[in-house]
Amino acid sequence: MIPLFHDFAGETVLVVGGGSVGARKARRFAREARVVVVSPAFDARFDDAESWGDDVEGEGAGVDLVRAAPTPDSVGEWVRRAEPVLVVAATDDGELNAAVERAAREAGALVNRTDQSGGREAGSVVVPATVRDDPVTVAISTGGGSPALSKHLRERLEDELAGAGAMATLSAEVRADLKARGIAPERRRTAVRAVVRSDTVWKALRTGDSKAGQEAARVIRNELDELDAEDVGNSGGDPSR
Ligand SMILES: C[C@@]1(CC(=O)O)c2cc3[nH]c(cc4nc(cc5[nH]c(cc(n2)[C@H]1CCC(=O)O)[C@@](C)(CC(=O)O)[C@@H]5CCC(=O)O)C(CC(=O)O)=C4CCC(=O)O)c(CCC(=O)O)c3CC(=O)O
Ligand SMILES: NC(=O)C1=CN([C@@H]2O[C@H](COP(=O)(O)OP(=O)(O)OC[C@H]3O[C@@H](n4cnc5c(N)ncnc54)[C@H](O)[C@@H]3O)[C@@H](O)[C@H]2O)C=CC1
Repeated sequence: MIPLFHDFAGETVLVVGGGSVGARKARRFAREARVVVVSPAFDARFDDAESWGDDVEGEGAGVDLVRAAPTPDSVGEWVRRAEPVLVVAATDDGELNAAVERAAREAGALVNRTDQSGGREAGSVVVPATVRDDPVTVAISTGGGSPALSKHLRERLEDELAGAGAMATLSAEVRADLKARGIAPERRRTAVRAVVRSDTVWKALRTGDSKAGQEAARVIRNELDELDAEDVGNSGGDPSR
């Protein structure tokens, strides 16, 4: 399986089955997508569904809970009506989940079977464990075989990635600034690499120190000065560069 990051803004995700698993998947996609959950009963985890996605920049499009019990014969109609980009089969009925999968495929939608490992059917996707420090996202999958391991690795990576979101924002600014100053691409690359590798910048970002920007500027000056010194040494060249 090959990981991709998909933008669900403006898209619909249909979740069939309102149990604990349906709730977990619905909540995840509600960050961006409009989520429709169809189920004869809803787990208590749906109690605060109205607020899902509210804490996200740009906000999710909301969750519609539809109380109904589609059958293998009627589920195709539900899929056609919702026009989803992704269908999640999350009921406790394997036959119904299989029918959901067929209907999704016929409608040209992606399908996530929550009751199967592997996901080797055409158009099937697995939902990875995710570490998020916006705008940085890390997704972990075991190819479907060991979700408990995905979860464990996610927990371990959470500490490791502390500050990565702030580093992404800062280094993007640094990059844009160097571009605006007309610094040549290979010099820019060296400077940006030095910033993302700098222990002092990471430390400042992790402790919320407002000096991270100044520290990054210092790293860049050092790096560009070193490049200039090398250029001068190599060519006896133009010290004004
Ligand atoms: C194939 C996949 C399809 C999909 O759902 O997309 C799938 C399938 C199944 N999961 C099962 C069980 C469990 N799933 C979890 C947890 C998570 N499961 C997630 C994803 C995936 N689960 C996809 C593969 C991902 C990969 O490639 O690694 C995570 C990562 C993402 C998410 O769901 O949000 C989320 C952790 C989120 C986090 O915390 O970060 C736990 C752990 C726990 O609960 O503590 C258990 C119990 C322990 C165990 O069984 O391992 C069962 C058996 C059900 C049964 O026995 O009845 C099946 C079906 C089967 O195996 O046949
Ligand atoms: N992928 C994953 O991460 C995990 C998957 N599972 C698997 O996922 C499935 C669901 O697990 P849970 O949510 O814990 O089960 P659950 O029993 O809590 O939920 C099942 C839901 O399906 C609904 N349902 C029943 N008939 C329906 C119909 N005709 N149409 C629509 N919805 C219907 C029920 O009302 C219930 O809300 C199980 O098959 C389980 O083996 C379990 C744990 C983790």
